[in-house]
Amino acid sequence: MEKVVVVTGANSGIGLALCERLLSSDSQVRLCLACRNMERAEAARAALLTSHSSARVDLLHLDVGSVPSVLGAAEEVKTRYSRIDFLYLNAGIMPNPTVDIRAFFKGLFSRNVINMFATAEGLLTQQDQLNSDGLQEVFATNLFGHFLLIRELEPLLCQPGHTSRLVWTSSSNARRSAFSIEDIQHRRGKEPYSSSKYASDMLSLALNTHKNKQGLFSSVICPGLVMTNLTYGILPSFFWTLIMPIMWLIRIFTNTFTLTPYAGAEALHWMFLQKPESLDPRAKYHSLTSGLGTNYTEPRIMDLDDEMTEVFFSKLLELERAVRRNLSEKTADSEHYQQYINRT
Ligand SMILES: NC(=O)C1=CN([C@@H]2O[C@H](COP(=O)(O)OP(=O)(O)OC[C@H]3O[C@@H](n4cnc5c(N)ncnc54)[C@H](OP(=O)(O)O)[C@@H]3O)[C@@H](O)[C@H]2O)C=CC1
Ligand SMILES: CC(C)=CCC[C@@H](C)[C@H]1CC[C@H]2C3=C(CC[C@]12C)[C@@]1(C)CCC(=O)[C@@H](C)[C@@H]1CC3
Repeated sequence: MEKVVVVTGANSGIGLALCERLLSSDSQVRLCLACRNMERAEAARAALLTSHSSARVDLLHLDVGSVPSVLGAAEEVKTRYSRIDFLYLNAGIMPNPTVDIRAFFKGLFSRNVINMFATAEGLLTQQDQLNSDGLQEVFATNLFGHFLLIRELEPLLCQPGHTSRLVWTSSSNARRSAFSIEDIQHRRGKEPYSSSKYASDMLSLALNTHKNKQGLFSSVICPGLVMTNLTYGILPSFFWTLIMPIMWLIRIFTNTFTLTPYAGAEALHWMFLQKPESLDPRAKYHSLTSGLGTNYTEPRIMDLDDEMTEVFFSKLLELERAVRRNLSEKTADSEHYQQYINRT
């Protein structure tokens, strides 16, 4: 039977590598590439069809960082498909990153060096901004847009007698100390990326608590450190070229340096092959690469607090109501405006 797989942020990096791997391993897959830039989406589709000429690859316009776009895309999905088997919540941004060079050299000569390379703890900050919906951009893109998409697609994701799966591309950079339940959008801090990824870990757990009975299962993965547009944006490109041999050397000593999008997509692809009942809702599944270059997936228990997770889930539902209210007021305003224009 055909398996409908929707992937957000599928036009490059880990998302595109996942699509390639899914088509190579299962001829029943019907892919839907959900992307904000249709030119890049077309190019990704063409690349996939070059190696899999008979594959079914659909495109969907989705800017996950924009509420109207998410609502429009969800409507489109509902007209196209009767159910969704897998929804990969993969699109993500890390805008204006800064590496703390002093902390890097300090960490390099400390006992924490392996953890520093695996998680970038204490190394990275970002500068966030408000988007057109009045939300913090990183939160809106990495988390809230995906949450709204799930909420809108519930009729396709929660069907009697059928199991649907959500897979979040989280990160080992997700840290509880970067997240504040009083400031879920991370308006005041300097680590919006870490905060948004920790938020996705919590949301996944909450979705399992609330939706497993309806046949919806959620998991989180970390792809490891992968060289993609996102990571190339962290340092100037000449610097990356310079340190590339060192990165491959580090890969021998730490299994979290997956480096290629193919290896980074390991856990995402592995998820596709697992029965949801066999997965631990409190675990993050890591793509890892051994010193000899073998890719594998390993679960690690996340640092989650049940009470905070539930409060966070209620806050998201509250924010969803506020966002919808705001949107319908705006629509009503523009209708009044249109009526006024028509009268004059
Ligand atoms: N690379 C790494 O080391 C790690 C990456 N991750 C996560 O992996 C995921 C994929 O990133 P990666 O492949 O590395 O980087 P890329 O930049 O290659 O991929 C990110 C994808 O997300 C898309 N995207 C960004 N913003 C939006 C938006 N508003 N609406 C729709 N699509 C959007 C991008 O589209 P466009 O081309 O239009 O920008 C792109 O297709 C992210 O969630 C990232 O946080 C996690 C841990 C490590
Ligand atoms: C000078 C050398 C040899 C390396 C550069 C150091 C950092 C730029 C690099 C070290 C750890 C990396 C890292 C990430 C980005 C680049 C580093 C900070 C991530 C934060 C990228 C995105 C993620 O989600 C994480 C899983 C990565 C963790 C490690």
